[in-house]
Amino acid sequence: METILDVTDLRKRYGSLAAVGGVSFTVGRGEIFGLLGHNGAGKTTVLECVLGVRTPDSGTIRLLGMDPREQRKKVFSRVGVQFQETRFQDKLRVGEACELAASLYRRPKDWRELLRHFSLSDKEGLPVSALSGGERQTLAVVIAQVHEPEVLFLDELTTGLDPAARRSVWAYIKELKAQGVSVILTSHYMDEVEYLCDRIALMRSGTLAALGRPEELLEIHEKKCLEDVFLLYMEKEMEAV
Ligand SMILES: Nc1ncnc2c1ncn2[C@@H]1O[C@H](COP(=O)(O)OP(=O)(O)OP(=O)(O)O)[C@@H](O)[C@H]1O
Repeated sequence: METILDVTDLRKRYGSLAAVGGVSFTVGRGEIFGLLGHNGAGKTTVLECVLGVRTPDSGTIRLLGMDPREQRKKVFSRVGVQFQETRFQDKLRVGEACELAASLYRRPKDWRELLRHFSLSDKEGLPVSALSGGERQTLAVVIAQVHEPEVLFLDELTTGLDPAARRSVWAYIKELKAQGVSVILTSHYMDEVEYLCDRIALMRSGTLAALGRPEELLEIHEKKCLEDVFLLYMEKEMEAV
């Protein structure tokens, strides 16, 4: 499998806090990779470094064969990003926000089709400020992939979504995978992770506590659900699989 992301010994401190203390992993093309961990474990910091929007103290990152800090424009033309609490200009209408995002790219997807897929068509004329939290979150997912990215970063993508909306996003992510898109996501919902992810990295206080396929981790620890594995690792010392 072609490697599309290679992170080696990534380190980042905020003052005296080692937010990321030597993290290494790879992601393959068409893989759904979950970056998990407790609140404050360092997941967002890793993603920000991977995307070149935060400068690591040390370590190497190759995303689609590029250094994301040196080739940010090229990287962003090929990856899609939905960050936690994506901010929109509130007065912008939903359709305008999509049009604006699409106008940045040469061959954007049909965003109206995407809005339909996520049941947002009837909101096209509304200002973004009128959307509910979950609808705004879904709009961020739409906008993240309007340019048909090869790699999609989704940070807590389904937080705030109702069960039907979550299922719809899950189905869409599986479709993207079938098309060869790689997805790197963070989530606190272990059912979601178990359903979606081919492999997961479990972060604990800035380091990787485990790396492997969900079923592999379940088997090794003789657990029935990933939430039990998660809780086990949050209590244990580092243990690579
Ligand atoms: N700009 C910053 N300045 C100082 N400390 C920061 C900064 N950004 C993050 N941190 C700290 O670094 C640690 C890791 O934060 P990060 O946001 O990467 O965690 P996370 O795993 O994404 O957490 P969550 O699941 O709660 O979103 C936390 O202790 C956080 O308080």
